Amino acid sequence: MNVDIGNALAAVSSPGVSRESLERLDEQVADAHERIERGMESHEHGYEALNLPARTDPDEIRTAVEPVADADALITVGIGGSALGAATITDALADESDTEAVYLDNVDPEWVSSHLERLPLENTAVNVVSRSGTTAETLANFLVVREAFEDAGVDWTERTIVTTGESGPLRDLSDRHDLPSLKVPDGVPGRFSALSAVGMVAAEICGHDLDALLEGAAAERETLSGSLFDCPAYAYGATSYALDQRGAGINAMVPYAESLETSAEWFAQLWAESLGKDDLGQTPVRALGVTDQHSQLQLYRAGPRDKLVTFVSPGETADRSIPETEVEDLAYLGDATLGELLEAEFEATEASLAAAGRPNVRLELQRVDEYELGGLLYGLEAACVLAGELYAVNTFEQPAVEWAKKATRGLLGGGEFEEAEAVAEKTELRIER
Ligand SMILES: O=P(O)(O)OC[C@H]1O[C@](O)(CO)[C@@H](O)[C@@H]1O
Repeated sequence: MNVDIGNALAAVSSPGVSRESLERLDEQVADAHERIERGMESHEHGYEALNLPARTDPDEIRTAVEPVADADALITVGIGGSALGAATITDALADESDTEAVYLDNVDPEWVSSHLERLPLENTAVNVVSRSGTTAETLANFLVVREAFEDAGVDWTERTIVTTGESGPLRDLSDRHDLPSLKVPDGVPGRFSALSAVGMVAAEICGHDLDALLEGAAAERETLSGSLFDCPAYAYGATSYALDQRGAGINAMVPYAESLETSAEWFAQLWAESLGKDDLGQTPVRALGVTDQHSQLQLYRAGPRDKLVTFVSPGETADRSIPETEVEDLAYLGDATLGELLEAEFEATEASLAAAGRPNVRLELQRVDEYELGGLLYGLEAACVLAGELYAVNTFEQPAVEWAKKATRGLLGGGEFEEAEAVAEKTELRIER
């Protein structure tokens, strides 16, 4: 990915970061890069994620997927990093695939039932993904999916592949039923695992090019250097961090392509769960261009000076002309294509924010294909790792999510959690119509 940080510099934005400040920050980037390189060389937890382009074996994935590779539909049962990386890839490339990819990453009963009632289960593969193998939503949804297959008279063991850790309930279940399975790589947190079996089993079942995904990621890996001025990923991570230090505590991720909408969801987990610690962190907002020019741009341009807007340009895309019109005021559209209109709106919105002193950064893909997606996923992961070094937080853990998990078990009777009951009772103030 290429990065244009020009509209984030103090000359055009407030809060903005000056070129001189970035040059001073570059010394910290050099130190951080050394720590990152050492972490990668020693396969340290978390840093190991940046080794995936060289570590992930696409042939191992292709072999494991073989029994279910011919599916007309794919249900991936997982949540967070066990679903969003895969969904980023298959949603972006959906037009290239004959397989419908569905992600059950919520336990909304009507939504889960609607998918199970309409999918052709006899020709549907099930991809169960959980690093821990204990995530309540994933196990609950898997049990519901398995029952639906049994009710439909379909042998679920012939349609299911599992990706999980070395041990745990899901590994036991996979072994008990002799299911095709892959291992979540050690040392790679879920939100950093898109370029492993976690993200690539779905891509393989949907017929996408795993080698190109990894080649694009490997090319991005080669850009990691000791200076943000030589490394797009570090430029983005350092600029985001520096802007947060100057008041831009919100980062709106705005891809200008429907095919990249899910990538903003994936980015939101990556950024929030990695950097949101010790009362620090930058709040990611999932948005979409051009659509959110008509819903959030007012706030971005005239609201509090607390945001960075990250635009993602999809690069070359197929196009479609806008027909001539008899409506005089709209005649200018008749000479354009939809792609030209989108590009003009993109540039106009960037300029609108810069003109109002609102920092924005452009991430640029050449096009939306496997190679470029691999580079985007890797580049944003590297940007996040660098930002974590600059924030001096533990980028790779997420202890704050455990309280609610324990409370859920307590409230369901799966274990005592008095604190949750106490909080639930105390914090009730119902205003009824
Ligand atoms: O892959 P698992 O272990 O099911 O975890 C799913 C997700 O839940 C989290 O652990 C947070 O609860 C994320 O970090 C992770 O991506």
